[in-house]
Amino acid sequence: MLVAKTHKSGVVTLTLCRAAKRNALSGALIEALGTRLDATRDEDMAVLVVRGDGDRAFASGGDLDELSAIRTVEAAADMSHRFRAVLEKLRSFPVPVIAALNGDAFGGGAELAMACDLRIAAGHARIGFLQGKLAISTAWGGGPDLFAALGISRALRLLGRAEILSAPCAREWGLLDAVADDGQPFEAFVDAYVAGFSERTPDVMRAFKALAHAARIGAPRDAALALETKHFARTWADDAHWAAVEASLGRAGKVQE
Ligand SMILES: CC[C@H](C(=O)O)C(=O)SCCNC(=O)CCNC(=O)[C@H](O)C(C)(C)COP(=O)(O)OP(=O)(O)OC[C@H]1O[C@@H](n2cnc3c(N)ncnc32)[C@H](O)[C@@H]1OP(=O)(O)O
Repeated sequence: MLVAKTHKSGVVTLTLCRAAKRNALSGALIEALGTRLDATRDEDMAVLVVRGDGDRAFASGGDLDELSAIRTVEAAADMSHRFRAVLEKLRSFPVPVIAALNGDAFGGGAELAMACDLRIAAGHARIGFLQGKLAISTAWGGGPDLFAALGISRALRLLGRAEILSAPCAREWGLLDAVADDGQPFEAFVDAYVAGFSERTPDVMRAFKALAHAARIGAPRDAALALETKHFARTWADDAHWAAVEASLGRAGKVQE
């Protein structure tokens, strides 16, 4: 249901495996994601990648069959809290999380993508907050994420019109950071994009993610500055910094010769 792969490059990939159901987010799948995030958060990695299995959908949202059993306000609120708690684990995961949209991200699947820090996509992927079509609003934190990402007007347009954006359009709007070229194998596209991050040390990526999370939650500036100094001082004193300086000076030495 959920497959985790640790790559030598310091990248961990989690794959949602319910392709036959377009990776619909059942309670069991969401729970498996939460358990895996808890188990993985202290591992040495530069970035975490989340993707869907197959080439049709990243995640087609909550599992409509399963969710149809939820009928009361209280039960709906409970589900909202339980599922959102797992997406909060992505939002607060200690290193940057990249959503690799292998296909459509609809409804809760779009909310899952927004809970990640960056989003990249296959050229055929689409993203749509379809909740309004089902006469419901967003449930798992994706609404506030969308308003923060796009601003009031565009977010309200996507939600109110239940508009589906193509990958190129989503990139133009700033919802996606990169889109695979026509004919480019998706795995090669993801590997090339992630490689730029995996050259950094896990500590440096934890520092950058701490600042990103502080920004996402609107932390007061003095708290963010204190966080920055705490992480900077730790990375500055780390051996990795001095090894990099020596390598750089060594290169500079060659340049001076
Ligand atoms: C709290 C609610 C939650 C939220 O708002 O946070 C939500 O996400 S509500 C759900 C919002 N999502 C949708 O409305 C998308 C529904 N699915 C589709 O539009 C299509 O399935 C699509 C475009 C993702 C893929 O279309 P395609 O033609 O490639 O496949 P099929 O439609 O034939 O689907 C194949 C198979 O998967 C089952 N399926 C797909 N999505 C879901 C889903 N969200 N929940 C449960 N099952 C889903 C579909 O029923 C088919 O099953 P089969 O047994 O083969 O008939």
